[in-house]
Formats: sequence, C-alpha cells, structure tokens
Amino acid sequence: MTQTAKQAGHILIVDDNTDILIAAKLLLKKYYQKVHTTDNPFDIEEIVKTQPIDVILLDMNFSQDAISGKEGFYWLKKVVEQDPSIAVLLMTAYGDIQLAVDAIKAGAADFVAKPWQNDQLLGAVAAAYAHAQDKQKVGQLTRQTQGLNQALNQGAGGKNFDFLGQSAAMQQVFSTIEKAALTDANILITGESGTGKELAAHAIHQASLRRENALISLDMGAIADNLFESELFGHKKGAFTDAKADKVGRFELANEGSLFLDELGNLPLSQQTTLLAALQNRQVTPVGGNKAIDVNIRLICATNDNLQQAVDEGRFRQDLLYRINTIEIRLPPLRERSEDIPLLVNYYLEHFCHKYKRTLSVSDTDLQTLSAYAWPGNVRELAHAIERAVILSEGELLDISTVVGQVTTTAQPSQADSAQSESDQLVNADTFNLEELEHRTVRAALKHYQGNVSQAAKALGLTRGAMYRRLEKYDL
Ligand SMILES: Nc1ncnc2c1ncn2[C@@H]1O[C@H](COP(=O)(O)OP(=O)(O)OP(=O)(O)O)[C@@H](O)[C@H]1O
Repeated sequence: MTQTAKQAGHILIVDDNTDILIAAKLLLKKYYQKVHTTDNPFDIEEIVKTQPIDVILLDMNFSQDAISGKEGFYWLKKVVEQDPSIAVLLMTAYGDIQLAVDAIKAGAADFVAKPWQNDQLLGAVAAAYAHAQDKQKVGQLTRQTQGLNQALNQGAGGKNFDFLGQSAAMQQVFSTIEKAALTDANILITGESGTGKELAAHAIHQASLRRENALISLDMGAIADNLFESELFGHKKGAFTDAKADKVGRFELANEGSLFLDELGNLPLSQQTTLLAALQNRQVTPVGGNKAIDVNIRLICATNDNLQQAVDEGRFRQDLLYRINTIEIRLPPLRERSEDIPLLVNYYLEHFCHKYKRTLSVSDTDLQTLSAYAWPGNVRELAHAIERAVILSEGELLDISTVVGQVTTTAQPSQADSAQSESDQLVNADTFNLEELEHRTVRAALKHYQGNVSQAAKALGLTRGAMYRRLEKYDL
C-alpha cells in the first residue's frame, strides 16, 4: 500500500474482538481522517446517524453465533437500509467463496478474510471508500436532477396555473386524464388555441408515475427544418458547422419522463417519417453519432388541427396518427362550456389582484355578460382580458367595460380609418357564424395594429403560431 496523505473518510470498525478493533484502528487511522470503533453492532445505527461514515468494516460473526455469518448479513441489511451510500466490508475468519458471493449479493462492497495482510486490508478499504464516494456523488446528482425536474415541471412558462373546470365536459376531461395518466399510453390532446392543451399535458405528467422525472416540451411549429433532428435526437460536436459541442436531444432529456410535442399538425411529412421511426424503435441516434440510445418516454402530443382531416388531405401520416392517439382528449372551446366562465373569471381575478396588489370584485351582472361572450381566444383570451381589467379598473369593482373594450379591441381602433367600419360590424354582428366572426376579428386586429402580427396576436390572446395559422386559414 503506497498511500501517504490522509483521506477525508470516516471509517467505522465493528467487531466483538477488541484486539481486532485496536489493530485495525492503528492501521487505518494513518490513512483516514477519523476511525470509529465499537464492539456492539447495536451501536451502528446511532453512529451512522451522528457521524459521516463512508465505510464500515463489519465482522460477520458475533459471539452468539460463531460461523454462519447470519449476524453479519443482518447488520449489513440494516446499514444498506439506513444509508445505501455507505460501503460495507464484511470480515470473517471462516471465509469461503460462497459466503463472499452472498455478501456481495446482499450489498457488501467486498469481503476480507481474517487474519488479514495489512496491504490487502488497506487496498480493500481504499476501494470501498472510492465506491462510497461514487455512490454519494450519484445520490447527490439524483437529488439535483429531481430538484431540477420539479422546478422545470412547475415553473416553466407560468404553467403553474390550476387546471379548472366544473362543466360536465371538463369533468369528463379530468376523468380521462386520471385514468390515462397512470398508464404509459400515448395521448393526443386536441382543441382550439387557448383551450388549455399545454396545461392538460402538465396535468397528465403530474398525475403519472413519471412525475419525479422531467416533462420536456417541444413546439414543433417553432423548429427550423434543418435543426429538427438535432433538436429531437441531439448531435455530436462537429456534426455540422454550428455544432460546437455535444447536444442532448429532447428525447434523451425526457428519458423516464414525458415528452410533450406541441403543434404537431405543423410537421412536414418528411419529419413525420423521422419521428415515427424513433417512436417505433424507442431509440434515437444523435446527428453525427453512430450509437443508438434507448429511450423510454411517455408521449403526449397536442394540436389544434384536425389530424384525421389532415390524413385525408395527405398532409399527415395515418400510421403516425395511430401511434400517437391511443387516447385522445378533446378540450372543448370555452363557448361550449360557459358555465366554467365565472369560475375562471374569479380565479384569474384573484390571481391578478394578488399580482398587482389590488382588491376588486366582479358583479353578477358582469359575470353574466362575460359568460355570454364567445371568447374565440378561449381561456388565454379570458385570462389576458381579466389581467387588463385589473390593471385598468378604478374603484373596487372590476370594470368590465375595459374587458369588453379589449374583447372588441379589435372593435375600437384608435384611428378613424376604415377599420372603424370593421369594428362596427363586430359589435353589431350581422352574423353569429363563429368562423366568420373570427375572420373579421383577426382582420380588424391586424388593421388596428397596422399589420403588426405580434401586437395583433397579443391583443387577441393568441400565440404567434396560432395567429399565423389563422392568417393562413383566412388568406390574410
Ligand atoms: N382549464 C383551465 N383552467 C385555468 N386556466 C386555463 C385553463 N385552460 C387554459 N388556461 C390558461 O389559458 C392559457 C392558455 O392555455 P394553454 O397554453 O394550455 O392553451 P393551448 O391550448 O396549449 O394553446 P395553443 O394551442 O395556442 O398553444 C394559459 O395561461 C392557461 O393557464
């Protein structure tokens, strides 16, 4: 043994023979920061509780039972239960191969025969100490990962809002989520923009057995074509010009957790094929790599497109649809569940009052007015409208004229230009066809914000992606 500098480790020696305790302590204290001893195995629990023990040298046979090693196994099991990061070295004078094998199977780091050669004992303790440090490191990394996952799952993008609904339609959604979440079935969430698809994905993950692991989200509509594979599967350094370092892909990040692919309807056919292959093989190969990595993910997809129609039109692969929609959850638009509106208004009123340090309430008549509105931007639009009303209201009553103003933001252009006539049409709707109303609203918002898509999308309570889809749909 050529060790010279003392290691930081704490070693505990447990043997009912005091000569052994003294001999081992004399030898080990030259190399380790602290060597504890006891002749009574009942002391182990307390010592482990109060001292940062790394390695325990444990006799297998205490006085009552000299040769079977049963007692050693009993105490070994106790230590493993109490602190699995401690490395246990079992010692016996009656060693045989089978005993050694059993000891290691039971969780011992190694096995030392008595009497020992000093070099052998030092070597075994050094290896056990390194083993304990590795286990501690793994434990630390595991805790860190769990903490990061929790932060990721709760905090991301303000997705810590409650997922609310008292309507029969939403109760049905919650019940399906509850049933499906515990399985590993792939889930497809459909619904208009702002109906809570992303919130539903979080609810599924939180109710699943994978909740301690990450929920990794990816907006499929937002990935540049040439980065699709790298984003999903990762890449190796140097795989392409901008690959300055290895990158872990979303599939691998989501391993043992859930992968949420949002806006799936936007995926070009070639990328659908690549995605399907990864899902079928449960393996991904990083761009520029030559080794496939096994991935175990629960897939949740969302879209506001009608994917069956997309299949019929040749825009979406039927086999991919089959793969992702084992369970389909449709989130109803807010206009189909107006009984949820008072609940949501009060929830967001409380949330934003807290945020902006205001005390406001909403009258029953105003709740009725808000419940009668169609909310084409669904809950997102409602939440934005309430936020604006909280900011703009004076006095103690929520001034919903500011909400109605926002609802018709699109309807109240600041300039007396031709948008005025559009807004009049919105207020005095000559049609109740929602699509027609949506078309007009989007057009008016664009005019009002002089073609600025981001501002118009914000006013409508839509994401830019959702706004662009509407521009395309209405050919604007
Ligand atoms: N049932 C609900 N209860 C409370 N808040 C909700 C509910 N549904 C949606 N919201 C809120 O509405 C906003 C939009 O929700 P989310 O992003 O989940 O919608 P989405 O369907 O994924 O929209 P898009 O298709 O535009 O991405 C979020 O702020 C979310 O918290």
